[in-house]
Amino acid sequence: MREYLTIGILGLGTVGAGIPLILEENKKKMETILGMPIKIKKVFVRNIEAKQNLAQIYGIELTTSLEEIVNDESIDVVVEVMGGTTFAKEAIEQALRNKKHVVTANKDLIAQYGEELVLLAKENQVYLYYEAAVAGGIPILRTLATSLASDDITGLYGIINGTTNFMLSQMAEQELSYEKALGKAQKLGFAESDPTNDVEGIDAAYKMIILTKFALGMSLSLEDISIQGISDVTLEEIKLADKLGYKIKLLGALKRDEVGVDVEVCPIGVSNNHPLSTVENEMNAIFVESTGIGESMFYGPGAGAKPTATSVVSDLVTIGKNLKNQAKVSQFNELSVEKKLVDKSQVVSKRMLFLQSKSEESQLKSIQLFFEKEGIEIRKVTGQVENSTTIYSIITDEMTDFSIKNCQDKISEELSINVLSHYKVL
Ligand SMILES: NC(=O)C1=CN([C@@H]2O[C@H](COP(=O)(O)OP(=O)(O)OC[C@H]3O[C@@H](n4cnc5c(N)ncnc54)[C@H](OP(=O)(O)O)[C@@H]3O)[C@@H](O)[C@H]2O)C=CC1
Ligand SMILES: N[C@@H](CC=O)C(=O)O
Ligand code: NA
Repeated sequence: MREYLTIGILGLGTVGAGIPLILEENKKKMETILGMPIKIKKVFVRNIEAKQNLAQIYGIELTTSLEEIVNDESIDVVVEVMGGTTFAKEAIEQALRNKKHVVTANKDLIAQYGEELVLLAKENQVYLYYEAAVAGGIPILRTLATSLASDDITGLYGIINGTTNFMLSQMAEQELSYEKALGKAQKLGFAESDPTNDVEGIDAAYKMIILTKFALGMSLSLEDISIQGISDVTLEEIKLADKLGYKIKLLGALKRDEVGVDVEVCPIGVSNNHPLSTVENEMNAIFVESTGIGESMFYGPGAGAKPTATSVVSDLVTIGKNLKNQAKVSQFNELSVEKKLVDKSQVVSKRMLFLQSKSEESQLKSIQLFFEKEGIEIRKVTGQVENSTTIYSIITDEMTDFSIKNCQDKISEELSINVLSHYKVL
């Protein structure tokens, strides 16, 4: 019988600092489940001085030597919460080769190198878990791998980046500028150390790669996903969408049919009647369409120290339980299916368009006639006069990317009306 589940932590930033806190707060419960405490042996940091205060609060020992953790025979599990894909990858590989189980929150790494790391974990008969990597505190990966294993997933739509959802909420509710909203998200610990990946949709795309693997078993790479971030979304558009009864959200969208799968990340108009429209600030949600359950949604905080550390520790408890029960080592996700992508030019979506005519006189009739002639149904339209121009906001039926581009050119030629911008609609 083991006395402890002994862990070594790499990194003591937002998530790293949350781990001793969760271990302390929920100590009794986890000891009951595991029959042993979880003990932090050492934490690897770059600068001991800078982390001394934290170390004192939790009574943890710090080191600047990676080897002191990955080569320590008494350490069962290495927890990687540094981020990045170079040093973190090397550290995880060393730990796996030394037959240590690994828990990480690093989606960049798992999305890009997950296949080879899982292979290495298998070769060394150890666990590699990463629940915190997708949607912070929501136990979505475990749910897909276990509870939804009996279901056939046909669609998955996720608000899976806390930073951008927080920014869009703050822009809409508080009328904060894009820069102020980003600064606030960074201060609260939601953003990556370099927030480019958050705002440009890359972070959400990494998470979609992992979600697609768990939902369908297909291994995608970034090149398979069309990606657009939120840096072009304006407060004006958010307000116009609101008047139509829509919110603009950065979504990861997976659609599957008999031919294959299409995955994209982009700002999408979500109707106020859809449950995803209620997800605000750093909250995340994953809306799943499947043939068995039908529709289900998994909701919770997608970023922040405590929720993310709770997911990290849930992986530790799972590993500890398996070790206690002397279970045969299996990997987090066992589903693997050949990749089949649909032709993106054939994918259709409803659209939200914002048009501007240089006249105060209503051109609603000619706009309606135009779309009728193109064979596209208009589902909703509003017009408002602004500084001697009229802005029209329109929701259309499903269109391909080609047909929206075509309409954009024609409407400008035939009606002298500018298409200011357009978004897909869920
Ligand atoms: N923040 C969040 O809400 C979430 C984060 N994640 C993921 O968790 C991981 C950690 O994120 P987060 O805690 O926010 O990041 P932080 O930047 O807050 O913390 C990272 C820590 O790791 C340390 N570190 C980085 N590189 C090295 C290195 N080469 N050697 C030693 N120490 C190093 C940093 O040290 P120093 O202080 O010296 O810079 C810092 O203390 C990332 O993979 C992130 O994507 C996942 C879900 C949610
Ligand atoms: N930067 C990420 C952190 C969690 O993965 C986010 O904002 O969602
Ligand atoms: Na999660």
